[in-house]
Amino acid sequence: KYFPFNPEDLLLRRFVKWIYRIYPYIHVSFPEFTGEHLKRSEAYSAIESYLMSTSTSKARNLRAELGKDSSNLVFSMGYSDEVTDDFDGGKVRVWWSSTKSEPQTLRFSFYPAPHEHRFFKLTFHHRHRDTVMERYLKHVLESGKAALIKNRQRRLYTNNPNRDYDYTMLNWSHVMFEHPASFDTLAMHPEKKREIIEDLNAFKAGKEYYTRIGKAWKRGYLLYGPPGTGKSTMIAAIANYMDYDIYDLELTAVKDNSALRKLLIETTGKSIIVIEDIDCSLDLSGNRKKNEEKAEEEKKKESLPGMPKEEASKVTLSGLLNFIDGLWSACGGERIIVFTTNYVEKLDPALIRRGRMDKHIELSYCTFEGFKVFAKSYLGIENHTLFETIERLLGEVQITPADVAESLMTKTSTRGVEEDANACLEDLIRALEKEKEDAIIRALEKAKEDAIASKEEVEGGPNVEEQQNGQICKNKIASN
Ligand SMILES: Nc1ncnc2c1ncn2[C@@H]1O[C@H](COP(=O)(O)OP(=O)(O)OP(=O)(O)O)[C@@H](O)[C@H]1O
Ligand SMILES: [Mg+2]
Repeated sequence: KYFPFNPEDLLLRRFVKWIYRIYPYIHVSFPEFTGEHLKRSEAYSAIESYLMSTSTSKARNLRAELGKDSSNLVFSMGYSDEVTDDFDGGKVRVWWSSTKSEPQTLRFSFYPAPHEHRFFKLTFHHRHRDTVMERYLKHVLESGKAALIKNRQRRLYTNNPNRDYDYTMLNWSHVMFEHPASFDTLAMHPEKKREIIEDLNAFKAGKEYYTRIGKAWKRGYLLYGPPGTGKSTMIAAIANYMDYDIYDLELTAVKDNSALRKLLIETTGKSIIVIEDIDCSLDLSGNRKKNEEKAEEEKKKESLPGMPKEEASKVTLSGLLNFIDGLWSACGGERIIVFTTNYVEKLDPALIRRGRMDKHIELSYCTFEGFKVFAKSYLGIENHTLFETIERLLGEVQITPADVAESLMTKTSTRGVEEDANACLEDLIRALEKEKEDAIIRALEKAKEDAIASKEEVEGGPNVEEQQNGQICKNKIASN
């Protein structure tokens, strides 16, 4: 109380000064994972890309990876290497090294180590402490992030179904995403297309807006329509337009809700999370009777000797809803969540209410507007004498864009461009006329079936429609 300063402080300061005189360097380490290995640290990624762009001329131990468009190699600093970096016109010199610590498990094991702790270490003279902490690191993170966005090769991720046997412990595996789809070649009404593009633009520029209104920066799309109408193609087009990664989430391979949450946390910002055929992935109908029937079926299956017990996915509707708008979904930001389904009417209303799925986009059978997009991109024509016939036929029959695209693909390479166009258009007209005939036959058969079904219903027979839907789901899961 009587001293103007604390004697202990003085001693401490003296001690620190003395230490600095002997060893004047400060170390800062940046681990790859933060928060108990939940998420790759953004700082780590930014430093990695910063060092990639500045250090490769100095480092001697390099790692090589394929860069954007798989056309060039990108080099980065290898492990246990050290590079120097000068800042402030050469006044400040720092040293970066990349190291990984050995895991603390048995060292002699057959399998690769479960967790490697990788980190970057920054070393600098204590004299530059303020400059480094305040300006240099900011510069590194900013230019690193910019380089990251510029150089990034987009990825398509899928969740690993047999994670239990994968000793790298990765939940997502990825391939380079190189789908050529774009909005220009997407057959759709131009008005509708414009609306979607505007929505995407608003989302992309909306960071401040979302912060201001206190909502997580994400948007949900529901794409629905019959098979072959371009749902998956549109997802690829969105990814290309936004320059986002895609996470293709296979719900049937997710063990339970907590596994689902873990997968979500690992997704990065600027990405699209896709759940295809949501009606087939989960029994979301919430129909109790159906569940009871299923349980009984399963019991029967179990009692068969020698049959392997199939482990069913335990992801529930409430788990999925938490996934979409729970607290965790806000980690990372700038995400689009896309669901696709062939049967929008079968989905639980809770799943698709506005706010959760912000935009419902119907992809339907090919219209004349859609056909014109195909004609332009496939055949390079905007007008033709046969267009009138095609317009009339498209108004009469339901044909998917996938079928139209198939007819318009040139099959031989020996004809001239004009002959090609003629042949393709004639091909399409034939396909449309055949579809018209088939539709009539189908309608007749349906009427016949309906008559039988209504007769059976009176007598308490099976529900034909329910059986059919179930079969389509089963086929889809089998073909996946
Ligand atoms: N609207 C469209 N514009 C351009 N091409 C399309 C369109 N719809 C379908 N195609 C073509 O048809 C093929 C199948 O389309 P896609 O896989 O996108 O259908 P889908 O709606 O996802 O079907 P499913 O419900 O069976 O998954 C694609 O190769 C694509 O080239
Ligand atoms: Mg699809």
